[in-house]
Amino acid sequence: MVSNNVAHDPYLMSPDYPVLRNLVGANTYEELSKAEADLFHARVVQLNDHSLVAPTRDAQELRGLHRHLFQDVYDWAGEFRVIDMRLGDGDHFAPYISIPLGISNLMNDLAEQDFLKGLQRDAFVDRLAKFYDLLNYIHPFREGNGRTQRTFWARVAFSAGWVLNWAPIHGEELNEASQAARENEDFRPIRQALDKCLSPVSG
Ligand SMILES: Nc1ncnc2c1ncn2[C@@H]1O[C@H](COP(=O)(O)OP(=O)(O)OP(=O)(O)O)[C@@H](O)[C@H]1O
Repeated sequence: MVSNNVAHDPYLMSPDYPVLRNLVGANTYEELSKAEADLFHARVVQLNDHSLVAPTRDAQELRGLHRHLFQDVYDWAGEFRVIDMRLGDGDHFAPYISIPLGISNLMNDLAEQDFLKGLQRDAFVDRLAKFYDLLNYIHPFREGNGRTQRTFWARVAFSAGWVLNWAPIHGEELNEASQAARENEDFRPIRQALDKCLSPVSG
């Protein structure tokens, strides 16, 4: 969960009460984080059945994953955000108006790169790091972007012959790696993080 530093955020309970409106009756950030985490874990396991959300490798798949993962928590699950977002005093993520085109371009690139199939480990990690950063920049949802894109890339990786198990990475490490890629175009931390998570399907 990252904070959003914009003047008016209609996803919040009120401007003076910065907790996301939710379906679980949570009134504090802590209550919401806990409920969100518990419900996410229950839902993500179900996605082991890949047919629950078809692997169409487009906006529909991404939205379907988000909808599935966060359906118990947010009534807008599966919907792209309709506000701009920024982190603290830092950079903006992509303007919300550009999200559909951004996703479409990303998915076209992914298809042109044959969904990252047939690559050696270093090349796979290298390309995945770039895609991770790009999707992070697009940041299509108001909340749950990290978990949705980690789920998505695990599916892409599996189809390309890799198990991408995010467990060895803790949240802060990934946030710092994402920040280094975004702010300094330093992809080493994100590559290192991805490398820790990757093993061949048959291995
Ligand atoms: N300072 C930062 N600069 C750039 N990207 C960041 C920064 N901090 C976090 N991120 C990225 O944003 C993601 C979090 O976005 P969001 O809060 O929407 O997702 P989440 O699924 O709720 O949280 P998390 O990924 O922590 O589980 C992180 O996974 C990371 O990739």
